[in-house]
Amino acid sequence: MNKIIRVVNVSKKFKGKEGEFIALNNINLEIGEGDIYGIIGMSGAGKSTLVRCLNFLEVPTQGTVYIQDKDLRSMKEKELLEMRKGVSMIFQHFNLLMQKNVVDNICFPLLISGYSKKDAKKRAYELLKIVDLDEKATSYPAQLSGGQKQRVAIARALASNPKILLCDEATSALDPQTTQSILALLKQINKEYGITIVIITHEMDVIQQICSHVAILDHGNLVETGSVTEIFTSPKTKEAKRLIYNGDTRVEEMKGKRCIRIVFSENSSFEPVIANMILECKAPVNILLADTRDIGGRAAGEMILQLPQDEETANKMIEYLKSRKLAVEEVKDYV
Ligand SMILES: Nc1ncnc2c1ncn2[C@@H]1O[C@H](COP(=O)(O)OP(=O)(O)OP(=O)(O)O)[C@@H](O)[C@H]1O
Repeated sequence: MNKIIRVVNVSKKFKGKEGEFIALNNINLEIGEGDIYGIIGMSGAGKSTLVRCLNFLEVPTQGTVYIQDKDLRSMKEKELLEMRKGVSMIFQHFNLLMQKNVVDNICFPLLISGYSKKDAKKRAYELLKIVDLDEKATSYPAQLSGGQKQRVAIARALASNPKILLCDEATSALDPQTTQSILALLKQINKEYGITIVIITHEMDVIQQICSHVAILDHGNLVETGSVTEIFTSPKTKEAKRLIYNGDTRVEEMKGKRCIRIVFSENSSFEPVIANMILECKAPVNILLADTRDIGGRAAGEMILQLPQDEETANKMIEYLKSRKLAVEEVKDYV
């Protein structure tokens, strides 16, 4: 897969009262075109700094970033501005213009980039349809809910037809239900328009729900990267374990003898099911065999899992999988 973003040896130091502070320490990261890539870490880990380095809003102290193989370090200010049209951002607090109504908020970047008033309005209404908010076109931000404000911000971010959408804690100010609807919208945008999405969050749930890949940041260091399934089923570092198993970082040796075969039929993708089960049960499993195929967006195939030794947890996992309408069958003498 083409790598649309490559972060190479990026460090960022800030000068403070108490001397130099290293916010990012030699980060190397590659993001594939069309991915939904999550960057997760505790508060202060350096997530916002990293996402701002991706489009050089924050210029790294060392290293560089390539967007579609173009080195941002070598770009002049004008080229950086042009590049940023292809790399939109949305934020936790939406950053809307409060004195302008919804449609004018979306027209704003279009007018700046040279659209006529008539064309900008036409495009703004198209974008409002995409985010399912056309009936609020003449409302002002103060009259909207948090979720609706984020939809306006997403429409505005899409105005420049970006290749990449950076989301900095975009759902952190929203309630769980609204979070779901915004994540569904981001997934739809990724699928329909092929936009690569980078999601910065401190919530593992968000990663599990929509990301294909994840990077874990801790105190400015990138401690682990991989596919969401890899990281959830076999986190290697204590930082990853802390995020997944809710603080329990003990290294668990898989001693359980119980194995199950699950057959996927109705789920749209198997990754969220396994990741969600691990999040819910706060315990690891071993994937002993996975043979899955994606048929028209639906995963079909089988998987054999070794369950944890603790009987209660193992039963909880089986119940969870059954509640997801998966066929679950115990397999004897597999390990
Ligand atoms: N402009 C700056 N000057 C000095 N220090 C900064 C600056 N920006 C960020 N930092 C420091 O860098 C560290 C990382 O900050 P950053 O905002 O990237 O973390 P974060 O992971 O996004 O945290 P949060 O989830 O709390 O927003 C923090 O300790 C912060 O205080």
